[in-house]
Amino acid sequence: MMEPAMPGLQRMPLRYKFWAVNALALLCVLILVLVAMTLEQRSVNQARQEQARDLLRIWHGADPGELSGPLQPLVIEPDEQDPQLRHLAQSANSEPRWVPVSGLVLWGEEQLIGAWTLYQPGAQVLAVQVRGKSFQQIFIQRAGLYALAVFLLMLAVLAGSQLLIRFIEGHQRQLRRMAHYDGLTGLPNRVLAMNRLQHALERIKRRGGHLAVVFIDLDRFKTINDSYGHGFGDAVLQAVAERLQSRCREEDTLSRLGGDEFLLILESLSSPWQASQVARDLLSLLERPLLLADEREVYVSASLGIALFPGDGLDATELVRNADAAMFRAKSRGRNTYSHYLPCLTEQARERFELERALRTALANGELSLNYQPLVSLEHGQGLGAEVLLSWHSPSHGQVPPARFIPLAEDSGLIVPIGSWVLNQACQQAQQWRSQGLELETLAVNLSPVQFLHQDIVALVGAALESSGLPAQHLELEITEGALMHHSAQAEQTLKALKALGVRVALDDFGTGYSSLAYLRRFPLDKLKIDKSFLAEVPANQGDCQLVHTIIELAHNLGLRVLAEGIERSEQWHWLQTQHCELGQGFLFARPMPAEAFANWWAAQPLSATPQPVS
Ligand SMILES: Nc1nc2c(ncn2[C@@H]2O[C@@H]3COP(=O)(O)O[C@H]4[C@@H](O)[C@H](n5cnc6c(=O)[nH]c(N)nc65)O[C@@H]4COP(=O)(O)O[C@H]3[C@H]2O)c(=O)[nH]1
Repeated sequence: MMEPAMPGLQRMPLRYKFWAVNALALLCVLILVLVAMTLEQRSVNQARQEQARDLLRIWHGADPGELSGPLQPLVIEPDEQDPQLRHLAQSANSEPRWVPVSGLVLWGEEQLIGAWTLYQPGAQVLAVQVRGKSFQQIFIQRAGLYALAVFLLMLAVLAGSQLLIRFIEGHQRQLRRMAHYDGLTGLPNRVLAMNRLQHALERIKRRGGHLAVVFIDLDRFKTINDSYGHGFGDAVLQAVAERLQSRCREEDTLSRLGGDEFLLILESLSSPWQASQVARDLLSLLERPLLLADEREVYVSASLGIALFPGDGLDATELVRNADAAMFRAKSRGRNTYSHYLPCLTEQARERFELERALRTALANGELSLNYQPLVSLEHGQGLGAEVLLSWHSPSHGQVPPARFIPLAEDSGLIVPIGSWVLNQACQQAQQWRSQGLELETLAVNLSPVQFLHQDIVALVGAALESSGLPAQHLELEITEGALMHHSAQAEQTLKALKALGVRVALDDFGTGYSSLAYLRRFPLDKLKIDKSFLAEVPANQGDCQLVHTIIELAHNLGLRVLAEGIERSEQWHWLQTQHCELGQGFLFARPMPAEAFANWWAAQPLSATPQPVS
C-alpha cells in the first residue's frame, strides 16, 4: 500500500486545516500584493526616466547621448552667481522640490515631476531629476484598489475553503455511513450489528434480563440470483429487509450481514420464549408474496436460527456463530422454519461447511457419477426403465449419500450446474443404450424444486433432448410436492410447457409431504411414486396397507400410473400385485448401479422373472 504523503496533515482535525488553508491563502495574497506593488513601482519609475530622457531630447534638440542610467539631480547652490539660477534656488528654499523651468512643467499622475535645471550661459537644461515613486506612494495611491483585491481574493478563498470543507465533511459522513450501514437495504451492517450486540450484552450483564440473536437466511436465494440476475436479487433483498423491519421494535436491531443473511438482535425480552414468537411472526410475514418495484410478485421463505443470552454463548461472536448453526438446523429440518441452538450444532456446522466446500469442486474434479436403478413392471418383474441417481465419492469425505449433499447443493445454488450435468449425462447415456439395442421405456431423472422453480428448466430439458437425440417420450422428470406447493401458478405453467415438449412427469415421494389431492387433479401428471416409508411394513401393517391401497385407487381413478418405491421383500411385491400397482422399484429387483453394470443387468434379465433378493 502507498504511504500517505503527509500523514501529519491527514491526521490534523478539519477545523485546523481550515485555518491553515486560510492563513496560507492570506500569505499568498499579501505576497501577490507586494509583488504587484513592486512591479508597479518599477514600471512607474521607468516611465519617469523615459519621460525625462524625452524631455532632454526636446530641450537639446538632439540625443543627449552621454546621459545614460538613472538621471541625477544637479544641485544648485544658493549663492549661485547666475540670477536665474539663484532665483531657482531661492524658489526651492532649502527643501529640494520641483521648480518649473522656462514654462516646461512635467506632471506625473498627481505630482509634479519637473526638473532641476542648471542655468548656464545659453540657458541650457543640463540635467533633469526624475524621482521615482516610493513604495509608500504607490500604496497610498492604490490602497483602495489593493484593499478591494485582497478582500475579493480572501472572500474567494474563504468561500472555496468552506465549500471544500462541506465536501470533505459530506464525504467523511458518507464513509462513516458506508462503514456502518448496508448500501443496498440501508440496514446496519455486520460491523455495526456486532457493535450493538456487544453493547446490548454489556447492558444485560449489568441489569440482567434476556437477549436473543436471530440469524435469518433466505432459502435458496442464490438460485434466485443466478436465475434472474443480481438486479432482481437485490430488489428481493430490499423487499425482504422492508418486510422484516416492519415487525421490529425500536429497541431491536435488524441488520444485514451480507448476501441473503440478516441478523435480528432482540433486546429486553420478557422471557426467552418470546424469541420463538418473533421467529414465527417473521416466517408468517414472509409467507405473503413480496411486491417488487416493477410490480412483480416473488415468493421467498427463510430459515431462522435462535441463540439466547444467557445460555447459548458468552460473547457476541459466539452468539452469532451459534445462531448461524441453529439456522442450519432449521434448513435441515425442511427450511421455512426456525430452530433453537443446541451445543451439538457447532460441530455439525463445521462439518457442513467442509462438505459444502468439497462439493464446490466435486463436479469439476469428476467426483460425481450416475447410478441407474431399474424400474420394473410388477406384473412380471421385467425391467422397463431406470431412475437416475446421483452419486458422490469425495476423496476427503468418502461416499456421501444424496440425502446429505443434495440439500447442500440446493442451498448453495450448486444444484443448478449439477442438475444440468445430470440431465445431459443421463439423456446421452439413454440414447447410447438405445443405439446399442437396450431400449428403455423410461429414463427417470430427479428434478430439485430449486431447478424446477428457478432455472429455465423447459429450455434445459429441450436442449438436453436435442443434443442427445433421445425421444422426449422416454424421459420422465420426477418432481416432489415441494416444487408444486408454494408457487402453484408458475409450477402449472412450467409443467404444461414440459408436457408440450413430450416428456412425462412423475410426482415423487407421494405421501411424505402435503399429499394434496388438489395437486393431483390440477397438475398434468403421468405417474405417482409412493414413498418407500409406506411400504416398509406392508403387508404386515394393516394401517399402511389401507393407506397404500387408497393411494393406488385414487391414482388410478385420476388416470395416473403408480410406482411403489423401496420394495425389498417378495411379500411386498406380491401384495402390491394384488393391489394392481403396475410399477415398482427396490432392492428386491436391483440396487442402483453404474451404467455398465446396469447394461449387464438389463441384458441378463429373463423375459419373465421371479426376482430373488439381491445382496
Ligand atoms: N431403503 C431402500 N432404499 C431404496 C430402495 N430402492 C431404492 N432406494 C433408494 O431410494 C432412493 C430413491 O430415490 P428418490 O426417492 O428419488 O430420492 C432421491 C432423490 O430425492 C435424491 N436424488 C438422488 N439423485 C438425485 C439427482 O440427480 N437430482 C436430485 N435433485 N435429487 C437426487 O436423493 C434421494 C436419495 O437417493 P438415494 O440415496 O440414491 O436413494 C434412492 C435409492 O437408492 C429400497 O428397496 N430400499
